[in-house]
Amino acid sequence: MIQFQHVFKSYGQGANILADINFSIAPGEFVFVSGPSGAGKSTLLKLIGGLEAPTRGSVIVKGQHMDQIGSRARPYLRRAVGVILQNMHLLYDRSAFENVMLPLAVIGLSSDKAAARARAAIAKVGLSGKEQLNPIALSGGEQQRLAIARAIVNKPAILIADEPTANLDQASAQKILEVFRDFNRVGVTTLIASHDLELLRRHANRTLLIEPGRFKDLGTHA
Ligand SMILES: Nc1ncnc2c1ncn2[C@@H]1O[C@H](COP(=O)(O)OP(=O)(O)OP(=O)(O)O)[C@@H](O)[C@H]1O
Repeated sequence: MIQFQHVFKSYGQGANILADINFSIAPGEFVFVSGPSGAGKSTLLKLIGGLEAPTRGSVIVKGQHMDQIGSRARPYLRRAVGVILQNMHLLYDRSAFENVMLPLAVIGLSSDKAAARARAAIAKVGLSGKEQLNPIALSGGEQQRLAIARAIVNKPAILIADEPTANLDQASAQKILEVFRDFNRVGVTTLIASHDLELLRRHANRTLLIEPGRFKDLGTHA
C-alpha cells in the first residue's frame, strides 16, 4: 500500500531530515509514527500525501511512484489519501458543514449527493447537529473531529494525521483515537504521527520511530 525505498529528504540546501528510509505498510494497517519534535514525522506524512517530494528515492502509494505520476493521476491519488495536518486548516468563515463539503466540490457530485455524503461524514465523527456552527464554536476535540470528517468525506483508502491529539485532554484524545480505529476497522490504512508516549503505550500498534539520524521500525508491540 505504502512503500519507501531509500528515501532521502532535505529542504533547500539543508541537511537530510530523512536519510535512506525503507519500510512498507500493508493495506489495513494502523501505524504510529513517533519521535522527538523536529525529527521529521510531518515530513514523512507529507511525502505519503504527495505534499512534498523526496530528494532521492521512491515513495510508492497504491502502486504509484509519487514522483512519476502524471497530472491526470495526481488528483485521484490525492483523493486516495485523506490528510489531517497539524493546524487543521479549517475555514473559520464557513460552517462546519461547508468545511466538509469543500473536498467534494471538485469531484463533480450532484449537490444532493454531496450534501448527503458530507452529512454522513459528520455523523461518523459524532458531530451531527453541529453542522451549521462555525468551527470556532467547536471545542478543540470537536474541531479535530471536523478535520477528520473533511479528510474522509472522499472515502480515502489511506488516512494520515499529524499529531491529531495534541492539546487535547486524555478523554478527548481517546475519542479521537476511537474515530481513527473505526475507520481502520472498515479497512482504511491509518498512519498517525504522535510524540505522546502515553498514547502510544496504551495503544499497542506498529510504530515507526524517527529520531535525528536514526529510523527504526519497532514493529507491532503488545
Ligand atoms: N518546508 C520546510 N522548509 C524548510 N525546513 C522544513 C520545512 N518543513 C520542515 N522543515 C524542517 O524539517 C525538520 C523536520 O520537520 P517536521 O515538521 O517533519 O518534524 P516533526 O517530527 O513533525 O516535528 P514536530 O513533532 O515538532 O511537528 C525541522 O527541522 C523543520 O524545521
